[in-house]
Amino acid sequence: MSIPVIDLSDARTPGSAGATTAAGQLRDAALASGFFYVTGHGIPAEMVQGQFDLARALMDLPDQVKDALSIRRSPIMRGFERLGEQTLDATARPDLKESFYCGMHYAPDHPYVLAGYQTYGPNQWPVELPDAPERCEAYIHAMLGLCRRLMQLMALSLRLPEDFFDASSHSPMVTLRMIRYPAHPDDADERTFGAGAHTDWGALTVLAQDDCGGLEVQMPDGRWVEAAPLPGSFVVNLGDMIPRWTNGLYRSNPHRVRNLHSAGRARYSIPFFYEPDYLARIEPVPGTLAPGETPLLKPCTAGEHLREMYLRTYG
Ligand SMILES: O=C(O)CCC(=O)C(=O)O
Ligand SMILES: [Fe+2]
Repeated sequence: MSIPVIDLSDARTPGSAGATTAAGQLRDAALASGFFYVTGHGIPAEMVQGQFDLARALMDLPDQVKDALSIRRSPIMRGFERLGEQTLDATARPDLKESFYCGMHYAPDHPYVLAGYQTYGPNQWPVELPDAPERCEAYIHAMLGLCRRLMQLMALSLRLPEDFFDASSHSPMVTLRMIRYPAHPDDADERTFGAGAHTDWGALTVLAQDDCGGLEVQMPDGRWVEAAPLPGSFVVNLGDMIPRWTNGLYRSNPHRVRNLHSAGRARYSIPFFYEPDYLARIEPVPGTLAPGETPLLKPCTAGEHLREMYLRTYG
């Protein structure tokens, strides 16, 4: 079993000719590993390249800038995460990666910002890179458009109206992360990872990766398969919110990173995490729960779900 490629060229807008086919492919992927590549997504290559250039520039900033803008100084975890600061797999060593987190701009008087909800609020930008906010905001909007479309295809794949999830996406929780993984160290052991095995927490993750490789996905039979770089594609995976939303029908599979094949180069990747509105109810959608059946996972709001997950790996 490998990770399928879904070409969105003919499925990009509601009602488009290729939507049914793409939705069927999405269903197959979601029932298997919860991972697939997308091509024909319409996001310009230059935009993605620009985002990698920015990721490099961010990671090349001096330590004192990174520390001054640490995620520890942000109540909503925006800014720099240093090497070893996160341990995605509690049985492994701390992750050999560093990253920068930012999110979509919400006005200070947005009700969710005023309420102090997790992920809604100010970013921490380094003054050294003045075009970073604008560049990230543009990239986030492009990714958000893609995720909204993927949620429509997911709705079709569940035999629901195409717009079923639209209402849960007015003020979504979105996080953009730019990651650098140093080369896998010579003294690494079996507990050494760039990112330890984990499942993602939200609804969808859309990942741009460079040409280093190193992302591995666990298949339902337990085997680890590499999600090798495919030029022009994004790797999409379902997060833990989707099993909750489909009563365990669709999967969010473990994955991990080891920067093993890059001949000593640092690996860069840019995951975009899409989650619906903080207050969206995450409970089995129609057709995934038999009458009288109890949901496998307790229904909750998207905000409650995400909060639980953050506490798990950052303490
Ligand atoms: O860098 C990658 O390829 C994957 C990153 C990842 O899994 C994550 O940030 O959740
Ligand atoms: Fe992940």
